Amino acid sequence: MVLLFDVGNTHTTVALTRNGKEFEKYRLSTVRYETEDELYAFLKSFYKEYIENIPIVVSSVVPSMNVIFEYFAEKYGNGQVYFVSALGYDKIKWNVSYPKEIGADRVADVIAAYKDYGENCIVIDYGTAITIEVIKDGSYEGGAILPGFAMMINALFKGTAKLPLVEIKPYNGFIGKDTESNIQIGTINATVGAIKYVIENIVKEYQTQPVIIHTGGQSVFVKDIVEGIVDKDLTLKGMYYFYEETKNSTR
Ligand SMILES: Nc1ncnc2c1ncn2[C@@H]1O[C@H](COP(=O)(O)OP(=O)(O)O)[C@@H](O)[C@H]1O
Ligand SMILES: CC(C)(COP(=O)(O)O)[C@@H](O)C(=O)NCCC(=O)O
Ligand SMILES: [K+]
Repeated sequence: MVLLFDVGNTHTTVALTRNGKEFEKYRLSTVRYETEDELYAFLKSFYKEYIENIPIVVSSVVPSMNVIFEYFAEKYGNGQVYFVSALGYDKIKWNVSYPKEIGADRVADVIAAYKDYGENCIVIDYGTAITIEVIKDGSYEGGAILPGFAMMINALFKGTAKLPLVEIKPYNGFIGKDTESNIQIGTINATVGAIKYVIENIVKEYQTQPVIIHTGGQSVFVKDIVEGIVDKDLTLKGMYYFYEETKNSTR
């Protein structure tokens, strides 16, 4: 058994797994816990089964949270904590300027895409930010970062006097007749258009048609309007693959 913690800027997804395929998942707001004891209390309210004295794997893009998991591993785990990073995984070529700076969630997405979908994939992860990963001939070639849907809606709300916060929902059309639909077109529909534009130009670099995979909490809003596979557990699977690879090599 292993406990996975996917720490994003909005949510922390915690998952208990024994095989890296089935996950007992719960979603916590990342700002809701500040200590290992608070985190443990949350987990004990969710999980009925024994979660103590097992290794933990952390994919964190919020560095200030990382120390919590060190303490958690010491006090409640078996002392082993694996932090996902590109430098810790040498089965993939990280063909970018600074592999160290790639977000851990992106590293996990790339590992899982490569292992589960092959050498030519494009991954889109819809979260606080939207990330695009390019895997070509088994090498990670880099990608792109866009503002997430909620961030776009929030930016219009915070940056103006009159625009409201609207529901994250693509509008069924491209000419809005009221403020809400105008905002939805300009944030959700337009962002999907931007992603399609970027992917269209990335695909030109490939000799073979890449597999397109969508993941992340907000992939739920686009699954009916983009082609490709939706794999909500991609990041968690990548974290488990990272753990499997690392536990055999270092410790
Ligand atoms: N069960 C859920 N409860 C609340 N929000 C959810 C749920 N499932 C998906 N979401 C969406 O997921 C978003 C967070 O996506 P996520 O990929 O976890 O972000 P990040 O990794 O950047 O923290 C939320 O803002 C919400 O729109
Ligand atoms: C782009 C991200 C903020 C996405 O994080 P999330 O939306 O999951 O909170 C994260 O992957 C990150 O902090 N990356 C570091 C910079 C980089 O990947 O180049
Ligand atoms: K993410």
